[in-house]
Amino acid sequence: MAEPPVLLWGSGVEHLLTYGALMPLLEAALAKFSGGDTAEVLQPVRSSVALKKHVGVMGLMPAYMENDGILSTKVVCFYQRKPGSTLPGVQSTVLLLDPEYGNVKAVIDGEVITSMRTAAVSAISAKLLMRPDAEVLTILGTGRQALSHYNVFMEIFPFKEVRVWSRSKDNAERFSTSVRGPVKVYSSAEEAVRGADVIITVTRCTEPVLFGQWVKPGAHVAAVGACRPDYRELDDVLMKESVLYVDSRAGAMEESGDVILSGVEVFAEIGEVISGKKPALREKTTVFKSLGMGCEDAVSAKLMYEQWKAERS
Ligand SMILES: NC(=O)C1=CN([C@@H]2O[C@H](COP(=O)(O)OP(=O)(O)OC[C@H]3O[C@@H](n4cnc5c(N)ncnc54)[C@H](O)[C@@H]3O)[C@@H](O)[C@H]2O)C=CC1
Ligand SMILES: O=C(O)C1=NCCCC1
Repeated sequence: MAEPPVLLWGSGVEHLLTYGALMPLLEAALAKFSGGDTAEVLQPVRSSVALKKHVGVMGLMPAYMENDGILSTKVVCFYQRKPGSTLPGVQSTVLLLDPEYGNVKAVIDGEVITSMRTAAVSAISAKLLMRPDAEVLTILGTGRQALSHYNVFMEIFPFKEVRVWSRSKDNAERFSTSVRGPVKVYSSAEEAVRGADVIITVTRCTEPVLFGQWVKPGAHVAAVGACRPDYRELDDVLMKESVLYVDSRAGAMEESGDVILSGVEVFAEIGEVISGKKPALREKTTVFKSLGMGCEDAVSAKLMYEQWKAERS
């Protein structure tokens, strides 16, 4: 019988991941995914089960990286809104398995992995696609992803100004006092966005919150919410005036309302830019539509598990 899996859960595991260690692994995983060699990454599009009664979705996200010896799957439930609940709107668990025998090595709280790997992938998109002289960062939304995005963007880029908008100004004020650096709180999304060089959308909205008319030509948008075929965060004007990058073409065509309903063609996967197969058109207005991928969870889970083992030896 295999050893029982370890349980890596809660705030005690946060220190096991750092952006410095995670980002190169994610860059490599994105390039491998887009390279199309299934021995590098074998990953179907997320399979989704609608939880209609609860206005939510359960997604299953397996990935096998044969050459790296990583096998994992994430179960993630995400909800449009849960009035009165103090639980997060996105809850997930990652199982890390031994590909040789199929036993589970670790059961990992997906909160830290999902927050950090999503933000890190957005930061990779910005590193490749924003203008080198970018000064102003705007974040629309002030939840968990907003915080992880703030943290990694502040860690690696020298923005001179950070702006934040939320539907509730109180939430935006709370966000601004919870982070270390200065943040300008806006009560209008339009005012927060006008003149910004990089815009991150991390909301649970189902209708557009970001409009092309507001966006400065040449800006970079990392669009993280609206991960259902009928949800929107961005309007058609923005989608049509931008060059569109995605994490996965197949995922975008199946899951992204912004891509499907605008009818815009994907220019490249971000992994194709990393490997040099497609150009980074920094001078254009660019949108990176993120949906999240199993291979991102896989490399994060392996890193977390190895850090945990190293601490014990
Ligand atoms: N692309 C990816 O890999 C991932 C995407 N997500 C998505 O990112 C989004 C944010 O996730 P979390 O930060 O964990 O959620 P959260 O619940 O912690 O924060 C959501 C934010 O959206 C705001 N919001 C909710 N409804 C809105 C509306 N109608 N208009 C404007 N703002 C609204 C809330 O006030 C809050 O600031 C969600 O849509 C989630 O499904 C989450 C994880 C990974
Ligand atoms: O973990 C991910 O990947 C998610 N993608 C879409 C929305 C919720 C979580």
